[in-house]
Parts: sequence; C-alpha cells; structure tokens
Amino acid sequence: MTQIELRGVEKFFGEVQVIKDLNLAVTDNEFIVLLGQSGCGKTTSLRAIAGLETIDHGDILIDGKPVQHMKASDRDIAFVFQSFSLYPHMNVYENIAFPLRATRMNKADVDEEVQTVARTLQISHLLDKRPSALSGGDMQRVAIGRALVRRPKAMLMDEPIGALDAKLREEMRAEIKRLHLKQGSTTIYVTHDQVEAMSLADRIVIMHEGVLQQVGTPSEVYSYPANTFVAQFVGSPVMNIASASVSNRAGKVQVAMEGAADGFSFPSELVNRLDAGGAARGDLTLGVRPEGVLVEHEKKDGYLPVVASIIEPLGSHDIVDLRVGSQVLRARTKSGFVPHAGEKVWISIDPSQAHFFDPANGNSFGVRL
Ligand SMILES: Nc1ncnc2c1ncn2[C@@H]1O[C@H](COP(=O)(O)OP(=O)(O)OP(=O)(O)O)[C@@H](O)[C@H]1O
Repeated sequence: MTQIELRGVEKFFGEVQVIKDLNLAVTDNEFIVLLGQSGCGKTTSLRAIAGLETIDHGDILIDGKPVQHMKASDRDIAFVFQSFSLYPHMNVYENIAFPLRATRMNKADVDEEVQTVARTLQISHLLDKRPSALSGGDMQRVAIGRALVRRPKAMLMDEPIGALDAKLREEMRAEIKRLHLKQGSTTIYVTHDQVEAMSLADRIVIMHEGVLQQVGTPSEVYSYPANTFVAQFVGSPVMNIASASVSNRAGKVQVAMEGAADGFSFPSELVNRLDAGGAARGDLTLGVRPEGVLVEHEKKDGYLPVVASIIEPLGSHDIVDLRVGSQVLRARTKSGFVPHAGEKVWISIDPSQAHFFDPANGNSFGVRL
C-alpha cells in the first residue's frame, strides 16, 4: 500500500516560481503520468517527491506521513532517469544486485531477487553482459530492474524511454504497462509525449507553467478538457480552437465562426445549456476535434460551402484544412475523400463533438450536447 499526496507544494529557483500550489493525491497502485511541455515543472515535481529537490512550501506525504524533511534515501522510492545511469564497470547482474548488496542481504536471497526481476523484464540472457554491450532498450530494462529489485514503495520515472527511437519507444511503452499490471506498484511517470501519457496512465496530470491544469483518466481529459490548453495538448492532430459567436434567431441556434457570413446549425438546447453553464450570450471559443468536422461533397441542410486548402494524406485517413471565414478548421476524412486542394466541399460540426470555452480565460463552460 503506497499513497502519495502533495498539498500546496511550491518551488522557486531564485525569483522564478516553477511549481505553483500543486495539490495531487496518488492512490495505491495507481499509474500517474505528469504531462506537459518542456519547462512546465514536471521533473522538479518528481524530484521533489523523491527528495532530490527541496520544496519551499507545502507538504509531501507518503502513506499519510510528511516526508518533505526526510532524506531521499529514507523515502524508499525508486527513480528511473532518462539517461540509463548504469555502472559501466559492472555487468547487468551486478548492476541489478547493487541496491540489495547495499542492504547487506545474503548472497542467496540477492540471487533469487535478481533472477526474479530479470525474468520479469526478460533480460535473464543479458545478466553477464556489460552495459556497453547493450542496446538502449535493454539498458533501460536493466535500469528499471535495478529500481524494482528492492521493492520500493513507489516508482518514479522521468522520461524513461525518451532517448529511444520511435519503434523501440512503442515496444517499451507496452512493456512498462505490462510490468505495471503485473507488479502493481504506485508509479509516477513524467513525459511530454501525450500518446505515451494516454497509453500508460490510469490518470494524467497536465501541467502548464508550474500550474496543474487538469487531472483525469485519459478519456476524461480527451473528452472533457478543462480548458483550451488541455484541449490542444491532448489528441493528435490537435483540437480546432476558433473564435465564434452563438445566436438564437427565431428558435434557430447558429454557431458562427469569426469572419464567416453564416453559422452552423445547432440544437436549440445549446443556448439553455450555455446559459446554465454561465456563458454570456454571444462570443465564445469553439473547440472541435478534426473528427467532429463533417465534410460532404453535396449541399446539405445546415452545411456551409468551403474550399479545401491543404490535404495531408496519412494512409488510414486524411487531414484536410478548410477555410471558414477568417479561420481554418482541420477535418479528418476518409483517404482521398477530398482529392485536391482547391476543391469546394460542404461542412458542418457534429454538435455532440463541440466544446465551448470562455474566451476571457480559456476555461471550459462544461457544456456538451
Ligand atoms: N536546478 C535548477 N536551477 C534553476 N532553474 C531550474 C533548475 N531546475 C529546473 N529549473 C527550471 O525550472 C523550470 C521547470 O523545470 P523542469 O525540469 O521541472 O521542467 P520539465 O517540465 O520537467 O521540463 P523538461 O521536460 O525540459 O525537463 C524550468 O524553467 C527550468 O529551467
């Protein structure tokens, strides 16, 4: 059982505040991913939990006990870095055994633990090799093995597969997930790669400029982004974000993008929901993922004529840029559906896939149809 909690954690480097009032409760066996752009404070947060960095304010609790004044070595937390940080003069067996030898465990028990971890990570055949003879993926397996072998209370991983090439990253991602399902240890994992975050996390913590933006399951942050930052950070290609206005004329609700003569038709309940969500009538920020932009060759009720400007063929589907008023919406279509740039098509927005944000602060009104 390991729970980790951060309460009002703040951290300054000189004058610069890099963590601002961070509150987070990680439950036992949970796989939490800290996600955000470079410099948003992910690594500093992780290092603070491990005790590798001090904090200026707040509490860090492990199993309910404040640990912010405790030495890193007393927190019983394992840390896996992006650089593999193995001892080059030791073979794989000795690297994995090292943390156990430091606890003066007897030789037979050390051997049993090392062999078990090696089997779990499928590196038994590498035990007598030196790190220099290993591939990047195997080096990281060994680093993870060395972290796991002493059965820490929690595993902290800082971009552990960031230095590997794309194919190997995908493989290692699956392995880390398998390992977590098998071992079930409380894990906090840092990455700037949203695909990695979505595929590994029980819950994702999205950070921006030292401020936590949203915590949720991958499907929660994808389907109900709390603000435009999260909306555009999670999902690929990114969600379209556009200035728009909502009008209600003669019982017909229209959502018009800035600069467009006409609007898209929306069910009339949208206005009631936006009112209930606290949105002022009129201008707002519309968000829609490319799969929520509907494209037809022929005129249909509620559709607007537009011209395709750029087509990106991606094999399984295309991404088509469509100019609407002064803005561009990106749509996901079947491959070849819009054959050429310059093609005139008709588009609408699937009301059930529309998001509405406050243009003043980017926060979601929490309204979905
Ligand atoms: N030891 C330090 N001294 C001064 N500033 C630091 C130190 N460590 C980090 N910073 C600054 O704190 C901010 C947050 O850094 P941090 O490494 O936590 O971000 P990150 O989101 O993990 O980014 P990255 O993915 O690039 O590591 C950055 O602006 C960074 O330059």
